[in-house]
Amino acid sequence: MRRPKPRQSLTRKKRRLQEAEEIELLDSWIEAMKPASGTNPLAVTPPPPSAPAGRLPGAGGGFSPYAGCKLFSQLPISRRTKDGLARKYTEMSEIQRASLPHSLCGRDILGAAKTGSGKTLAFIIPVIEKLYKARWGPEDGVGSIIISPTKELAGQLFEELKTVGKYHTLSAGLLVGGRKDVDAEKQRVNTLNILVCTPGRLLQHMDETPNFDCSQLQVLVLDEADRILDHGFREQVDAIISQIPRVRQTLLFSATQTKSVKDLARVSLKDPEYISVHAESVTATPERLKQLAMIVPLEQKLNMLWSFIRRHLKSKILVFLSSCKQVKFVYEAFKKLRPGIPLKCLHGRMKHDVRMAIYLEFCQSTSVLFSTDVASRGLDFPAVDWVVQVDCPEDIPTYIHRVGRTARFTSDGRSVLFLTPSEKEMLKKLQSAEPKIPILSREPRKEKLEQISARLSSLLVQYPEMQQLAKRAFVTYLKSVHLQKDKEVFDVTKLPLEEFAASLGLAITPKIRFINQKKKGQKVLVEAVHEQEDGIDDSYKVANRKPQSSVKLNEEPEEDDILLPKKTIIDEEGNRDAEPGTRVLKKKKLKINVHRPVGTRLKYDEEGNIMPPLAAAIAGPESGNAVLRTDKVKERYEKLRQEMKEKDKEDKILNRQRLREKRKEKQMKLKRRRGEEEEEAADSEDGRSELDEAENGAAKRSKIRFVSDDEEEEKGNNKKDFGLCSDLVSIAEQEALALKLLGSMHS
Ligand SMILES: Nc1ncnc2c1ncn2[C@@H]1O[C@H](COP(=O)(O)OP(=O)(O)OP(=O)(O)O)[C@@H](O)[C@H]1O
Repeated sequence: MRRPKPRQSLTRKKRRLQEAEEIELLDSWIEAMKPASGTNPLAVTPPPPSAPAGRLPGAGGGFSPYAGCKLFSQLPISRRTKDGLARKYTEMSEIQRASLPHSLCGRDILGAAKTGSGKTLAFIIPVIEKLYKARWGPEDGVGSIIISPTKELAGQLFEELKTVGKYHTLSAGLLVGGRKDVDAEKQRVNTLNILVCTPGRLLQHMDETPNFDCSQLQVLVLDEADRILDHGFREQVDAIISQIPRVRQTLLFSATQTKSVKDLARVSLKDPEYISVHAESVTATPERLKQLAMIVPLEQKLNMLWSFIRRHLKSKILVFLSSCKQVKFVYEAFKKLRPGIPLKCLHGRMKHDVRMAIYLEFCQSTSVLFSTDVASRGLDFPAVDWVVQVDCPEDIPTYIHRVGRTARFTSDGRSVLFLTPSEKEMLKKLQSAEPKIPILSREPRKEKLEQISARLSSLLVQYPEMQQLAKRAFVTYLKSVHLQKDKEVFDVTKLPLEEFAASLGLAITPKIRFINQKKKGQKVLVEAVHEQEDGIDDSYKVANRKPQSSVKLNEEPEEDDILLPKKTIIDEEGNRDAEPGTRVLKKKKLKINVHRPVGTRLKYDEEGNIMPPLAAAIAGPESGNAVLRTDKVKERYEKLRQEMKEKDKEDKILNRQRLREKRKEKQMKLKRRRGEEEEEAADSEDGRSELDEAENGAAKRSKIRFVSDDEEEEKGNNKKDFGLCSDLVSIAEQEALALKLLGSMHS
């Protein structure tokens, strides 16, 4: 039996007419009642929930106010969006109430609100509304780009977009790094209206997809904006910004918002609204979050973690460690020790589909998830009871984002931070932060600690691969401490190396590359031979070392160093060679004919024909002979380089123009065809409902849908060199704009 369909009797033409009427009404409503720039909608007394929304009855023809309202149904947004929202949401959160009245009338937003406060809807709704009101169709191409720092977060945003946009006919795609079938993605990317992506993947399309065009872009969103704008993504983001139109709406959101003038200038915000709903709040973290800190000696951390897990077997626990190697070791070791609760692990070196599967599993089950900071931002795991930070976060924003994985929206949550005695300074920093972070210091109850070092030692004997994992965990932890910027908190010289190694079950303290351990009586001189980083001392002493630390152990192979750049071999299928160090590479001896005159070496082209000598080519005809002169060569190279650059620039401009024209022509054609089809459809009363069309797959315009589901690692840094667009204003102008903005924020 056919289900009753809403709007069954509507023809497409009628529907489009209704849409046009709705859009006209929304535009007039927004225009008539928009809040003054710089005002805070939260300060407006909200209308009662029963108050009429939209055009008010009576001769005046006025509209209901929407700034200050509390319900989504009172906002000037389309019926389709309201229907999508109604599936899950009724009342707005503070950040939504404060930002939507401004963003719906097209203003740029710099939004800050605590973790778990609902920032996602605050940008998804204006994105959908803007494109709906512009009657965006497949032929119009990319209308909005939402950028997220991680693949999991991008996936989560995409899911939310699908929920809210369920009744719209816009198309959307998830573009995240390392996808194998990138070619298929390239075919489709231009038909998508909303792209949810990571910076690397977006840039890859901008660079490689021949007809990729975002010249019509309407809205740019940066979620976790401070992270996207920090140095980790600097090159990629600058390259992206240089390739999108300056006239657009820009929405930046984060729990720890950037206030750097330079950062804001880079995204060219136009008179943005600075919305910081919790700026006056007493705390920087959610009110329902209870936070503890404990001073735990490094060698007791695993005992403490194990004991903690054993005492919370019915809780969902998220554990943060500082490196992939530690995550791997702790996960594998604890799994073998069987604590009595399911364990999972998540880190950036896992394949994307595995990461996504683990993310989804952890959403659904009570278990312990060991993770690096890949899970620290944005991820909305439901009902996490505890966040345990075994390793100290690098700074206060990282702390705030990590603990923000619990106590989300209206839920309660608890967190505990383990600090080594030498990291006490972090506790002071957290306690004196503004706004406050209400963190209590607690003494660990030593008598309750379960000691697992002996069990770990026997595990390491039983499973040789565990030995390697333990050593790598040891080294990467020390390296992570060594490379931290905040030297007031992180001091590798104060760490008890042998006790730490023993706590991982290691019988002998591994010798590590960047610290040279030498015997000196009962004391061991530890010397940082690694190049000076951030002012770490060159040599220092650690008291009361046992002599065993001087025993030469297998040095850690290069690939252990996840914190330093690693040489990676990538095969033709894009797979990384995980063990470059295991290859035996013999250097071939080159024979040099010392008697051959310089510059007379023969070169061959691909077909085996002799090419003119390189020297002659470089030195040019004016040189008279083939002898290479370095200054001439340099000059010639420079000239060639310049010429190539110019040529490349011209080619790019021409190509873009050509593509744009082609695209416009195509768009016009498609639009004309669509109009004709609709006329025809309207004439022959087809009576099919919208739902029928969707079910039969007959709708001309595709629904919001997934594009990406099989990913590899996000390529952290794209090395492509993109020139800045000529239509960009100068950095000075942008900085002036940003200064103006900051001035207005404080006034
Ligand atoms: N108006 C609302 N009513 C009910 N639930 C909501 C509302 N808005 C958001 N939520 C829910 O609150 C949770 C947190 O929302 P969201 O992930 O958008 O927070 P966030 O502020 O982006 O957090 P973070 O800073 O950690 O990224 C989600 O589960 C979301 O579904």
